[in-house]
Amino acid sequence: MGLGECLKSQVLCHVLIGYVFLASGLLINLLQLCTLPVWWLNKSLARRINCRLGYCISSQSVAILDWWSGTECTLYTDPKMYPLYGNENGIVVLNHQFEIDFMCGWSFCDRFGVLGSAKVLVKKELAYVPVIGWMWYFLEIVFCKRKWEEDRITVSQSLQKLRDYPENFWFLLFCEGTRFTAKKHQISMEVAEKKGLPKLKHHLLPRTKGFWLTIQNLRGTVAAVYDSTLNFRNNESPSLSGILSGKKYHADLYVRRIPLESIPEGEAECAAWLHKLYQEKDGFQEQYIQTGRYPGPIVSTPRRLGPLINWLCWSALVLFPLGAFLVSLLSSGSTLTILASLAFCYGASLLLRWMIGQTEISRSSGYGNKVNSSS
Ligand SMILES: CC/C=C\C/C=C\C/C=C\C/C=C\C/C=C\C/C=C\CCC(=O)SCCNC(=O)CCNC(=O)[C@H](O)C(C)(C)COP(=O)(O)OP(=O)(O)OC[C@H]1O[C@@H](n2cnc3c(N)ncnc32)[C@H](O)[C@@H]1OP(=O)(O)O
Ligand SMILES: CCCCCCCCCCCCCCCC(=O)OC[C@@H](O)COP(=O)(O)O
Repeated sequence: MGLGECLKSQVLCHVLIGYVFLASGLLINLLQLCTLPVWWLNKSLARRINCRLGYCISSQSVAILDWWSGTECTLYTDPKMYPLYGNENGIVVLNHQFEIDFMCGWSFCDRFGVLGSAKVLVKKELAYVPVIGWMWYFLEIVFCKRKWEEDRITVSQSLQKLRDYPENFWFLLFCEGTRFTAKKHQISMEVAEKKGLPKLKHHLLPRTKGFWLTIQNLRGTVAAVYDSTLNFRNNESPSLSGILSGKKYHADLYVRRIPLESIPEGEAECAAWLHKLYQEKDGFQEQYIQTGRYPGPIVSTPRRLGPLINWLCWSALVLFPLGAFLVSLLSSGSTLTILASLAFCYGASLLLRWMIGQTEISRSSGYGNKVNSSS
């Protein structure tokens, strides 16, 4: 093990990374709160400022992925489509099988200059996660309860608000609605059988209503659907803990650009279209497992320096006061202050542990563990 690898596996490094993320993230959340008056004066300016502030948070996780762990993200796509990526609004449809898929998604957003404005249809539970969940309020992320009766109104309203968004954005949709587990797969395939749909081997049966609603509300605003299929080399199961320990993974992403005009408007037709798309995605995934490649050429999208510089700047900003505080704490010698500080650190580490737990599939929700119906 080299010096770098040894350093990356040290708990102290993870504690410091966690501290930088929490301290800078909460500070940025506070700055986002301060932009509230700007919303009333100049909505477009407020949105642009929040894109930059959001970038300061999400690019930290990109820095950890791209620079700390050195994970490589390879893009398979049609080179003719490449110039469009980042220069138009897109709906990204991604498989939901890996604990760090959102980090890889963010990394690609950064490479195409849309990280600050990236959007997602996200479960409401994540809105309460400090730093990231709070940041999402100001970025106008669309929350859902995964209860169609409520979501059909609220999701629709949130999507409508994106129609005059001042920056190009990608709207990420995990149509499977939850992360892949053997049990959820088995149940969703029972649903597929009842609906007379072909079985999928590598995906859960997609939930079609959210996709239809998104297409309906963003038609005229979004140019295309980016059908994206992600996998990792060597059958790896990447985790955030692995990334923090400096483990390097190899992500491969296959992206097809599908013009929005080619997607049917009616609900039933749109649902059938999405089911067919997932059957194709299943084929791509099978091909990847058999051959280690997706169809189509590889297009070079190098990691960018922006996330690293941002991370180093925020680290310097919050680590210096920490150092100064520790020196004054130790020189003061007050047992009570030292104990209070230790208790505070313990609380912060529990919070961080809980946040990391949100990414773990072993702690995933019960959604999809039984058949539910919507009217
Ligand atoms: C060039 C590079 C390109 C790309 C780069 C890649 C990506 C970068 C892009 C952006 C990055 C941005 C941000 C990333 C950051 C962080 C994101 C992190 C994660 C958050 C993600 C989540 O939270 S996922 C969970 C939330 N999202 C969803 O659920 C979306 C999908 N769901 C839906 O659309 C649903 O329809 C719904 C939520 C709108 C409503 O759900 P509900 O359950 O109430 O209703 P449904 O209608 O879906 O359910 C009933 C129907 O489903 C059938 N059914 C019942 N049981 C099952 C079952 N077990 N499995 C499958 N289907 C089932 C039932 O029969 C009903 O059928 P109908 O025929 O009546 O529809
Ligand atoms: C910079 C490193 C510092 C470390 C701290 C990072 C903390 C990350 C905070 C949590 C971010 C939450 C994103 C989780 C994304 C996710 O994958 O959610 C799962 C949902 O789709 C589906 O949920 P489920 O039904 O439970 O499968």
